[in-house]
Amino acid sequence: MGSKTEQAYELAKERYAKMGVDTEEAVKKLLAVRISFNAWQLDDDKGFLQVEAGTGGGVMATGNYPGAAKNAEQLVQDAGTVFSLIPGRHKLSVQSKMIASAEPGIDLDRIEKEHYRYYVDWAKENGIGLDFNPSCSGHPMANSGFTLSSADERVREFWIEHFRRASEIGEYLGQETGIRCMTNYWIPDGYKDMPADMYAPRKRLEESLDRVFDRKADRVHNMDSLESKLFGIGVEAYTVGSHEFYMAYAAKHHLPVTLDAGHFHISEEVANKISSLMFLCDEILLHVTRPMRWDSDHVVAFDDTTQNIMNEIVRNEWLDRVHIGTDYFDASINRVAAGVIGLRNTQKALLKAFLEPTKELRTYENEGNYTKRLALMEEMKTMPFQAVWDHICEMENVPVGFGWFAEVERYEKEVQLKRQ
Ligand SMILES: C[C@H](O)[C@H](O)[C@@H](O)C(=O)CO
Ligand SMILES: [Mn+2]
Repeated sequence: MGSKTEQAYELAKERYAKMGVDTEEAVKKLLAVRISFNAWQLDDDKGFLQVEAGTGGGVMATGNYPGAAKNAEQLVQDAGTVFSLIPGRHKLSVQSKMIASAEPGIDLDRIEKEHYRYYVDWAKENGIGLDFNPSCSGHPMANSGFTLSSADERVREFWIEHFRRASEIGEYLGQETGIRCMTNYWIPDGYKDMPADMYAPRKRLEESLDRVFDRKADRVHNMDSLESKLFGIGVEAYTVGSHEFYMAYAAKHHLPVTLDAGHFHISEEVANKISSLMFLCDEILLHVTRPMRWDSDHVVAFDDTTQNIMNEIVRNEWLDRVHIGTDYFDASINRVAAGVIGLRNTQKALLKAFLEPTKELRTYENEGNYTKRLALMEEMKTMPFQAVWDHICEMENVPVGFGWFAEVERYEKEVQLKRQ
């Protein structure tokens, strides 16, 4: 007789089989998905540049829990711990300001591939993929609230140079690791109060992006993606890079857009946007996060919003076109624990989506039998999904259930709390 986990799994497997669901298939499918973990959960979105910090950017990690990563070595040590506590193989999404060989005076318009080699070596050693994004927040050249769409040519040129280099670095990360990189572009630009001209900044943004993307891109190793936002801190009235702006730009240039679950009006569901965007984009990137009342970037929960997103991807078999990344940063709790909680929840939602009898649900829907559709959807919610999840954790040699938390406590005591 196997372990208790295995016994529970065998029972669950039988129950799911009766509903027409093959749990073995679901397990295989889950383990094939690489989720991209946003490394800025580990350093409070500060980065390691040795240049003066700025105030611009419209995003902020709040809280002062001890133990944040202060350099690239600490960052990968923390990321490695997060990955050791979740099943599967994943990706780490690194920002340009997390420059690994931080030298005084090297600013974002001077970054080189070599500055990120440390991450490449670590990723290769650990079978991890890397994603990338240029960083605008917290930089003095973003203090005016504008970057690529600034009216000041000097500011624009600085960011164009940075974004061009970021795209090249993305290609380098993808080429070196052998796992295609997604390079995500988000800019904070906008006005606190009602502008008199909404068009001019968008025109400048278009021109700047054209300059960023005018070189021949290597789309085998890197794919650039554009992230919109409704508003940010200090940018309440108008954001230059709105959803419509990037949808139009992405369609024209055959680029993916990034859907951040916190970047829309709170009543809008990202899950509901995916199928429409599929008519426009070959691929999209997701920033899975938990917006509490606004773009608060709370740790991903195992909630309906996340579940709906995963259901939508799985039901349509879009895992090769929809790339799943997280985007949250909470500095009020242990940062490694935050990584584990958010990633495990993302995976749990994905697994639950794989355990759905989608074909039956769609048959009932097409027959107009909405009663049976609702009845089955609700029934599936309390199926023994956790037994399948525990089975995966045991199979993958990662702690089953809450067992992972003791590991984080040990790590906090032995590593994080000893940091200066
Ligand atoms: C650091 C990222 O670029 C940032 O979180 C962005 O993705 C975002 O969502 C800003 O609100
Ligand atoms: Mn985001």
